[in-house]
Amino acid sequence: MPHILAQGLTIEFPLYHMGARSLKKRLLAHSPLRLREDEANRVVVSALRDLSFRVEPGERLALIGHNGAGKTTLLRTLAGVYEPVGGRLEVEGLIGSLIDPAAGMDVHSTGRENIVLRGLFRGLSEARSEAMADEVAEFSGLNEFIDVPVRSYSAGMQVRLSFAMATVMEPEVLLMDEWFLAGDAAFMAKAREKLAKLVADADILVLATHDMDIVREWCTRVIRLEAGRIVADGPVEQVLEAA
Ligand SMILES: Nc1ncnc2c1ncn2[C@@H]1O[C@H](COP(=O)(O)OP(=O)(O)OP(=O)(O)O)[C@@H](O)[C@H]1O
Repeated sequence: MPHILAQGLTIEFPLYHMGARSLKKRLLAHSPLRLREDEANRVVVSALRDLSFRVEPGERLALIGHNGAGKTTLLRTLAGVYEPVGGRLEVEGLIGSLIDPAAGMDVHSTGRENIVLRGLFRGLSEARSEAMADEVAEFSGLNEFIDVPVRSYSAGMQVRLSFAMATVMEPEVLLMDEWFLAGDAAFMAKAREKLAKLVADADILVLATHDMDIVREWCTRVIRLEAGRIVADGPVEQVLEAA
């Protein structure tokens, strides 16, 4: 059964080029909650601190909080991009990630090759995977660019390709950063129906956003993060009204 379980989840990033002793001391004194010195005398940023939560099938979870609160870090950790330094994380189910445009793609391969690889990975036949690539080329508006290496795509083209690939993958756990909903108005107008289906078909949605209208439209539950900690977790109206 698809689910997410986090227990005491902690993520830290070491800050390099922090040689000057006085700068280090000043930084540590200034942000005692967010920065600490580790065993190797490096300054580390505590991006996520001791998060515990469980997400069940059917839940549509919004991650909200100010800039730097930890929303994107949590999404990336759920996607397997970052390894926790502490605690436990279980993500069960086929993950679809709309976080970083080219994440999970081989940028030296063409859009078509990336799609076919994904299809094969999902257990589809080569013929079906090829057919999917044609569908994506058409729907995404990439057309002949589908046969060009992804590294030469513009940011907008990468978004189109990742979105189209996600719809093809039919993920059980859909991880999404809000700017996927915002950018490229012409494309999103066309993609909205597909996006609604993608969300409806996924067992779990985790969406990081600053936009409370989007939260109300797409989500059933909210986790509010503040400086890397969970400060509220509950049904949408309950958490938003408490703010
Ligand atoms: N690769 C990294 N190296 C060092 N620090 C990082 C890295 N990624 C994130 N951080 C730090 O972790 C904290 C959380 O950042 P994150 O990007 O997750 O916040 P956010 O809530 O998504 O912010 P925003 O709303 O601005 O996108 C910040 O203090 C940030 O500086």
